[in-house]
Amino acid sequence: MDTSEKLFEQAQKVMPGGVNSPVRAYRAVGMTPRFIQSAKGAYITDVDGVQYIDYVGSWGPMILGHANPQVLRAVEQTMKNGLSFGAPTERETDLANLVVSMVPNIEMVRMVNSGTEAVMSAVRVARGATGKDKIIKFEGCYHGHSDAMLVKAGSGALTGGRPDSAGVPAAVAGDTLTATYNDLDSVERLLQANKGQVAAVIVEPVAANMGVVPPAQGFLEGLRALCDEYHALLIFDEVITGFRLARGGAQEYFGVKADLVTFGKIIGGGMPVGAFAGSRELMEQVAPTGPIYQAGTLSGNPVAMAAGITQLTYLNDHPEVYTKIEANTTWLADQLRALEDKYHAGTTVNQIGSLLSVFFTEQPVTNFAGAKSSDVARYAEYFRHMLAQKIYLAPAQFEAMFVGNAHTQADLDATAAAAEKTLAAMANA
Ligand SMILES: Cc1ncc(COP(=O)(O)O)c(C=O)c1O
Ligand SMILES: N[C@H](C=O)CCC(=O)O
Repeated sequence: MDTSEKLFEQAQKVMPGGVNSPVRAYRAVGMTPRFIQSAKGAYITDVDGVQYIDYVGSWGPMILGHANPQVLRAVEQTMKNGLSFGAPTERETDLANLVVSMVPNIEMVRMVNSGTEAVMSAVRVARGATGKDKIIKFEGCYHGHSDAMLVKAGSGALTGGRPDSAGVPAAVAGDTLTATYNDLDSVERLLQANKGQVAAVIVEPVAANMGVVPPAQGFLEGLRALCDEYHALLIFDEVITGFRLARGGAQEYFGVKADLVTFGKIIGGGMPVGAFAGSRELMEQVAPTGPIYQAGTLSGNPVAMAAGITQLTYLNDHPEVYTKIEANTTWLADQLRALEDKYHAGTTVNQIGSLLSVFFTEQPVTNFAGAKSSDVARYAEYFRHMLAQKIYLAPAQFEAMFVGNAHTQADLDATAAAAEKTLAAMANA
């Protein structure tokens, strides 16, 4: 038994599945999760001292790499003054100002503690502001684990085979309608059949929780037009894409305006932060200025704000980060596609910006059905081979690979070499 195995055995006695978030349990890849000791830059080191090139990046926040010295310094300095006050601090305004200055079409921001909370609150704002109850989401998109969003959900819910969770009242789930990603007709049919009842359409502008599925040309623009026509709000869930695709997220990258935007991950620099944002008109309907209640004891935590401000300031001042990480990810995707041409292991590679997925299916993956056609057992095999070669990938087919600013060309070369060894072996098996 290695140390991770010993720790996992103990963890399972006191935590469901031994983890605090299901996808970490490695069930989909039939292994024991690596317990992590430390991380620095592009590398993560487990409790047995094995160092991996990390493409999970804490599921997205570590866009500048782990233990970024500037972020750590900001955290250290801030925490000396106390960890939490439950009262306003200047840093909350600083981070809100930064977010408003970076992201198009938003005027006000409310900080929360996670992406789940951000989405749950944005959905409430949409319902409160429109006076309508129904929400349209897309099959295979994941928006955190609030009741209304655990309907045909992606990520761990999909991997675990439970896209519709137990414990969600039928009455709640009944107000969540599901459409097909990249299929505007499926959205229009729902809007037509539920005329006057749909508060919002919520979308991951790049679906990244059924693996990475970029929006087809015109899809996001079409959603905007449909929302305008049927008087529904458009919510971009930018928990993954926010500050990753571009400084202004998907709205900037695709040039499409959303009414409400949700953030998580990068906005906290690795600390637990989420946020939802929109126009002054919508956001002033949130308590205490408006009737839509939303609150949080630890929301706007000073240490978390300091980490977020530092990370976002760096990204804002260094737009070249985006050019570099997109170019690096495109390079890696090209390598992986060339390996498919050479070895015919049966993969399809999707990539956009610094997000990438290798699907073990030969059909194009443009929606949930395409993603589901993947052979998850083959993904698990790929994952195990890659891990053995010290490449740390998401332990499930229906997740993204995150490339960050700390990855060097040498890291990418090593990753492509490991993939070649793996795919060659799998093709010949
Ligand atoms: C697009 C999207 N929305 C919402 C969430 C929920 O965020 P959190 O896990 O911080 O609650 C996630 C990730 O988990 C996500 O990828
Ligand atoms: N896909 C999720 C986030 O984007 C994975 C993180 C988690 O649920 O633990």
